Amino acid sequence: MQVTVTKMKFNPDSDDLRVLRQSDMENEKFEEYYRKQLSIDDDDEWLRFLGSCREPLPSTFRISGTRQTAAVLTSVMEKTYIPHLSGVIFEDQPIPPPMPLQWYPKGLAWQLNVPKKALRKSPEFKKFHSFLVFETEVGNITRQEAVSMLPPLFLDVEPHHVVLDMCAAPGSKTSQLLESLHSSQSLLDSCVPPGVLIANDSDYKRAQLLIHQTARIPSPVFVVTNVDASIFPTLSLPPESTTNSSGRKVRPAPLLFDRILCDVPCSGDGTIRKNVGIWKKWNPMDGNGLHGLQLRILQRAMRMLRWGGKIVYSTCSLNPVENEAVIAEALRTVPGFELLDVSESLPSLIRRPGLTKWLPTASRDLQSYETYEHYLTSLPGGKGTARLVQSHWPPSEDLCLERCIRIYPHLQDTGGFFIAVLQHKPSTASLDRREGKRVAEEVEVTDVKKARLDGNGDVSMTSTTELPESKIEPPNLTPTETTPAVQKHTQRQRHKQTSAGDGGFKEMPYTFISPNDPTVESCMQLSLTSDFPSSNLLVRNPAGEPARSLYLTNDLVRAIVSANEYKRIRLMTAGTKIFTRQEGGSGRGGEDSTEKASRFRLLSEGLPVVLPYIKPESIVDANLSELRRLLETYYPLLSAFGEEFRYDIGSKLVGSHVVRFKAGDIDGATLTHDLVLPIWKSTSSISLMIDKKAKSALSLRVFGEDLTVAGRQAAAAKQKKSKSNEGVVQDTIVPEIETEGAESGPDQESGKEDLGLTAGGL
Ligand SMILES: C[S@@+](CC[C@H](N)C(=O)[O-])C[C@H]1O[C@@H](n2cnc3c(N)ncnc32)[C@H](O)[C@@H]1O
Repeated sequence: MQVTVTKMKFNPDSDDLRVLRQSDMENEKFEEYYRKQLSIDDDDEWLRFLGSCREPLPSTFRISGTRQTAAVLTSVMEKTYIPHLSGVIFEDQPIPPPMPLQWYPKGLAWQLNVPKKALRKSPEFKKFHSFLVFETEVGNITRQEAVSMLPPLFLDVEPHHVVLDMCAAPGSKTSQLLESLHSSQSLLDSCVPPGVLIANDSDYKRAQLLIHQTARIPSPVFVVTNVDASIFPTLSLPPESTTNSSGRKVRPAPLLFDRILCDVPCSGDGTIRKNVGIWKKWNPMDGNGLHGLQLRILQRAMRMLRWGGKIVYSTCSLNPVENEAVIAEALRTVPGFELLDVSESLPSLIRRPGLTKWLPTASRDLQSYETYEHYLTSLPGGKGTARLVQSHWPPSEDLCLERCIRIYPHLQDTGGFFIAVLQHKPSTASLDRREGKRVAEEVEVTDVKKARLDGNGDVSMTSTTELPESKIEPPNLTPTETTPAVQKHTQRQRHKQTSAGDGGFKEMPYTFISPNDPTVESCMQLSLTSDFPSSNLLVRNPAGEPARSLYLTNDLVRAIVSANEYKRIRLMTAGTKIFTRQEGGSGRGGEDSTEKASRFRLLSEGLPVVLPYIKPESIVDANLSELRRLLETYYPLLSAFGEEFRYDIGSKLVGSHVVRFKAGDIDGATLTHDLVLPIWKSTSSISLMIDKKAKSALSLRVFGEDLTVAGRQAAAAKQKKSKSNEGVVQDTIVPEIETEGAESGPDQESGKEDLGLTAGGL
């Protein structure tokens, strides 16, 4: 039997040049179903669509928008790598250089269509590969599918927004949202935006993954919860006082959101280029069962949005039942919303309009019915056995569904994707009591500047309404359910969540510590200015003591954490860790009498947040030679440094300090902008307190080689290995970096400590 084979080109998630059978990438039902649904009438275009679905996906990555290095890295891509990687021939094949994604703002996203083998073995691409690996490690570059970058762009998040990401794990879009919240950040401004991002996922393990993934963007405004998004609890803000002027009880104000992302669970057939297994497994009923959950999640989001706010609903499914059908039913059931016309946004993005007609299928054999009524009459067991609901079918009214966005693989060499942008219409008509209340709350709740610090540093929000308690309805707690079955499901889920919230939630409590606590005072040793928000420091342990780490939040996160029982909202994290207790000795110099007063040290990931509050005169200046010495040795002696630096640092107490390495050139090494990093000073030595990988990345970028102890050890080990394997081609070009700790001294945080290498650049 003759077998047709297709040589696949580079696929980032599997081995390159895989040989797949053509028959592995065929599915008659997929073709028949989508030929009917997608309104791709032109035969040529249909063949291009199918052809693209069989092509592997190019690799894409994003340069992080908030980091000061974004401009530097973009320029390195444009001025160094593009010219260097143009015209490369590998194994007789021309290899294209990286290309910017045309539609992504500021040229910050790139596409790479290079076989993995060429990336690792062609001399030209090897260095580029190292660059990508290291910059990814330190969080300056994020690998992300091109279409997955779209929803946050359409959500248009600004630093003052109150944002909810309902189904957030593993967190690639969450990272983008966080970057937008921090977008106005410059080192002159405070690095603490007034808004908040609550990222949620109902899967506990995935929520943990989300926390891990977003650790590269340390943010005091970041909160993670672990609840079913379809019954996301109403969050409260603390009332200014619990009674009003007439002595009646005042209920806390609900938190309404400015922006909500619903990147809902879906059948995922738009990822068929990456997940080739879909060709075999796909069946037309896949999307039908998800429609209800998708709808409930979107409806819940709509009920938590403030007037004028925006929701982006997205899936990586091509199926209209999971897309336009959900949007239509949500618009029909939750009044006051419209689909936004976003045809002018991202003009270079090639897209197709949303579908207005489709035909749901009621069986694996593609049995379909023109209307819901036809379907019901076809059921031998009667209405009660129906598995589809009315909302699987297109709506009878015009809801402008063509304003939705469909992205097909053949349009610009991406995955398939669906996006809809909904807006809560600013309305003058809704003057009923509840809406009046919403407006009152909205004006006060989202104006974070109104959060006041009282004498004790407690946050209070002027956001209460003085209605008799019996008249105040909770803000739309009950979603509009479509069927009794859906209602039952919702009740079951709520019950499950409540019981789990009481019993099975193992996270530590959150306790804000007093700004007068001696620990906070010891942290102020860094010469923090008096406007440092020390009342927003929290700890996480059963005793509520500053035992190990201090996390910083902003006023709004503090208000949310204070007003909501953490188990009820299954709060997994809030704010960012900025100080940690310095365990162990103080380096070669040993214990010092002053050390007890300075036991907490600044974490590198906390530096961007704390830097604006550090008095400039207390930052120690250093040059590239000093940086080199700190990278080459774990705990260089003070005597090894230049006189000026030695004098400056020598006059400081033992403990945590901040050093600014001045931009410049020394012996062929270049630092393009000032760089600010935390150090630990012992009596006779100092140490750079950044993660080992961050050290390697920094060394590679500034000195063109990995000068660190770990890097040198890894290079030596590699050389030894390649000698013993002479003749065998080495595959790994990035050195495995071994754990530090050969010498005694201040403990470096585990791999978790970041990496915010350049975030401290001035
Ligand atoms: C499409 S993925 C989200 C991808 C994510 N937004 C990103 O960009 O990395 C859908 C997520 O929804 C979560 N999920 C499934 N059902 C959920 C529910 N009822 N409530 C909240 N999250 C849910 C899944 O655990 C999964 O992580």
